[in-house]
This record gives sequence, C-alpha cells and structure tokens, in this order.
Amino acid sequence: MVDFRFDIRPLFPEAIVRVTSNLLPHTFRGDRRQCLDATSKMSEIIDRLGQLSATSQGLSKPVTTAQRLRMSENQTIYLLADTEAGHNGAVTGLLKVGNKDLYLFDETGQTRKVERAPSILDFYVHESRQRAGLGKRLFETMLREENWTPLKCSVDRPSEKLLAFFGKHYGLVRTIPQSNNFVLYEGYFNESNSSNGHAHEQSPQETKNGLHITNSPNTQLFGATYLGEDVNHRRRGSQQQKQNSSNVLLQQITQISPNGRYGARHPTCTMAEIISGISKCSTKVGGASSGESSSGNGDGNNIAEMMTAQMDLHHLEDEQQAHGHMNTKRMDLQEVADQEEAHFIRFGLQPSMEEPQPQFEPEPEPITPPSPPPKTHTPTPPSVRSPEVAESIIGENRRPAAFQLSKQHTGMKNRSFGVGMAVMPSSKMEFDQEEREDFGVVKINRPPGHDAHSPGHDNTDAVSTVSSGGGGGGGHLTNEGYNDLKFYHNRLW
Ligand SMILES: CC(=O)SCCNC(=O)CCNC(=O)[C@H](O)C(C)(C)COP(=O)(O)OP(=O)(O)OC[C@H]1O[C@@H](n2cnc3c(N)ncnc32)[C@H](O)[C@@H]1OP(=O)(O)O
Repeated sequence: MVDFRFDIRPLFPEAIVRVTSNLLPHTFRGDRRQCLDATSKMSEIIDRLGQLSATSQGLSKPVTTAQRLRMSENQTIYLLADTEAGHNGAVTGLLKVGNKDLYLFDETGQTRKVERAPSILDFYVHESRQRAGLGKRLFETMLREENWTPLKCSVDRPSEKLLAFFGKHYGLVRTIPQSNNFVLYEGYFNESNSSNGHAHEQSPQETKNGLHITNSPNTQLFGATYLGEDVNHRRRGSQQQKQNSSNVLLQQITQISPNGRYGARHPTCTMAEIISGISKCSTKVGGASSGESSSGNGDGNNIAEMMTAQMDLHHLEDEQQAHGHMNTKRMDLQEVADQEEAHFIRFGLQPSMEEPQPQFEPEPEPITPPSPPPKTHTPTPPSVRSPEVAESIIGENRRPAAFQLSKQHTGMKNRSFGVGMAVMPSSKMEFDQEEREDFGVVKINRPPGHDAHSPGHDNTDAVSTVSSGGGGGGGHLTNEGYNDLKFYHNRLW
C-alpha cells in the first residue's frame, strides 16, 4: 500500500480518478488555493507511484512523472485508491494511457502509419494488492472512459505480468511482431474492429521486389524493408498493373528530402569534392586513352576539361607567384570547388558509366533480407537498430546509388562524399605538411616504396601536378603515376 503524509480522501471522492495535464483529479472543485494544494499533492502521488512502477519493472528511471504529465496534452493517468486503508487512505494502482502516432507492421509485414493509436504506457498495482482483480478494475474503467477496446490497444514494452494479464482477461495471446517497443495483438488491423481506436490509419505503401517503401523515417534512414519471398508471391499477381506507379513512387521516395534536423543543408566538403573531381577526371581520361567508351555522359568530360584548365591556371600562377600570395591561390581553388559543385550536382542527376542508374526488372531478384519482422507469436522485446545493422542493410541490399547515401540516410558520421571514389581500398592517401601551417599536399595512389621526401619528387608535389604532366600518360597524374593534389587549410574553414 502506498500511503502519504497527507489525507488523500479529498482527492479521491471516487475510488478511481482521472488526471490529465492540469494535475487535478477530474472530480476536483475548489478555489485557487485549493487548486494549488491539490496539484501539489497529486504531483507527489504520481511521482511516488511512477517510481514504484519503474522499480517493479526494473527500469532505471520512471516513465511516469507529474512533470511529464504536465507537459503532455494527450496522456491520462488513472489512479486507484483505497480510502478505507489506514488513517489517510492509500493509493494502490496507476494506469497511464495516451495516443501515439506509430509506424506499425500489420500481419502481412506491411508498414502502416497509425495516427493517435491508443497506447498503454504504464500500468502498476502495488505488490501487496496484485492478483486481486484491481488491475482489471482499473483497466476496465479506462476502457470505458476512453471508449477503447483491448484489441485496439498498443502496449508500450509490456512486462511478462502484463502479457499474462492480457491473456487471462481478454484472451489476447497472438502478437504482431513490431520493430519498435510496442506490442499489438492479431486482429488489431481488422476493419470490423476499427470503429474505435484508430483515428487515422493509412493504407500500406507500394512494394518493389519485396522492398517495402514508405515515407516513414525508418525508410528514409535505413532504406526499404524486405518483406520476404512468400509475400512477394502473394503480391505478384497484382504487381504487373502496379508496375508503373511503383516506379514513380520509388523515384519519389529516393528524392524525398529527410525532414527535421536531417533535412538541414550540410556544409560542402571542398576537399572531398576536389578529390572526387580528380578521380572522375582520371577515370574519364584514362578510359578514353585505353579505348573504353566514355560517351555515357558529357558532363564527365566537361568536368575533366574544366579541372584541367583550372589546374593549368594554378600551375602557371604557382610558377609566377612562387611562394608568396597564398590567399590568391586559396581563392582560386575555392572557385574551382564552387564550379565543380555545380557540375557535380548535374553529374549526380545524370550519372556516368561509373555510376549506373538502377534498372528494375519485373521479377524480384534474390536479396538478403535486411529486417523482416520475425513471424513468431512469442513477443520479444524489440531492440533498437544499431548503425552497424543499418550499414549492413545498405551495404548488402542497396543497388548502385539511385541517390547518394549520406549520414542523413545512414545515421553514420564522418563520411566524406567522394573520398571513396578517389581512394580505393588498395590505394593509400598521404597528407604531407609543408612548412607553413596552413599548407599541405594530398597524395593519392602513391606507388609503393615511394619516399615522400626524396629529392626530385617533392618538387612535383610542391606544385599542383594535376595538369602539369602534359607529357605523361594521363595528363593529370604525376610522373610517378599517382593522383596528386595540393590543398590549403585554414582554421577558419
Ligand atoms: C506498458 C506497461 O506498463 S508494462 C508494465 C506492467 N506493469 C508491471 O509489470 C508492474 C508489476 N505488475 C503489476 O503491477 C500488476 O501485476 C499488473 C498491473 C500487471 C496487473 O495487475 P493485477 O492487479 O495483478 O491484475 P489482476 O489481478 O486484475 O489480474 C491478475 C492476472 O494478471 C497476471 N499477473 C498478475 N501478476 C502476475 C505475476 N506476478 N506473474 C504472472 N502473472 C501475473 C496474471 O494473468 C493474473 O492472473 P492469475 O492470477 O490468474 O494468474
């Protein structure tokens, strides 16, 4: 029993009271002074019961506090009291419910967005009163007041006791596995039961080759969901007529900008763009000289020409200005980067031969399932996807980039766009620091055994060699055959 230093009976004219964000029992009538007194006492009751519930469930901190209730507009706490107990009465149970916007899997594994889903958020009956029917009494009162049914309740990370409670009182046993902490019971999505509960339920989205694509944050962060082969078979009949609209949707989804803080524009990485530009130039020119087709896209050649011209200009300036005028060169390099950026934007929209557009065939191809919800009926506590899982999903199942995955999509940090294109796993990149603190050289694909400081080599490093090797094979490589790029950095960049 949970008793308090004050008399709880004025707060509980009924055995069960309902409390919302004003922290007053629904039965409360009184003046301003009484109101302050009542909210203060009610806060103490809620905090105490919330703490006991957390301890009972083994949680490190309570999910129910008066402060949280005060801040939430769509949550309600039901409190059960025994006014006969002791001198001041005792509070014996707490049930917190609310409406949540949830992305949920249905029985077939399709994602549905359910707005204002009825949710059981916290439930506690004091240990000394459990298994005496008080939980059911509290729950039934809540169902009546909220006009909910047990089947339509989503349960936030239920304990074993609560699962047993649902099984015993409502015959609810078979759950629909979810990827979040919520548990639903089979029948949740039945239309016949939709009279109460769901204020808004969106229809499942399109699928493509078993990849389930929605506008959900999960899809935007981790990519499409694989539903499994049997689901594919079931859908194949109707897939033909959906083909066209599906392609359109896929295109739309991949072009959706992430929302919120993920949608904020990130500062461009000039360094990576320059390296990327050199890599593309290298591939283009190299491909042409070796007889490979480079006619896939004119933009690549434009970039190569532009880079060559710009780097020639730098080379000339370097020779003229020797070691002075760092600022002038820095500005020129920035201009190159700016122009490149504009080209790469177009380049990204019309990928060259190195970045083929994904071509979707009508038949699904075998893909390792990244995250199909396990079809079991034993509720398991869902776990949060780690970045490594996201990485494996992307790595194994993503087709060649229809859109560039950035940390907006992967959740991974510090992924410089373009560096990977310039430096292959077998290659190495070196950063040499020159005398001045803000001046350095990047060397890419240096042949093994090359001494960075050996005489005769550093001269080529000290000036830009991207275009200075006119007599050499690639025109943008050093005499030794590695990509070489001079750069400046400044603490203010
Ligand atoms: C979303 C969430 O809030 S999850 C957290 C749920 N809360 C907890 O786990 C806190 C500790 N448990 C409790 O507070 C209570 O047991 C509640 C709230 C789950 C149920 O309240 P009670 O007053 O015990 O429920 P009530 O008496 O109406 O029903 C009893 C049934 O609940 C289940 N149950 C209650 N206690 C237990 C227990 N210790 N072990 C297994 N099942 C239990 C059983 O099905 C039981 O029926 P039975 O006695 O015939 O086996």
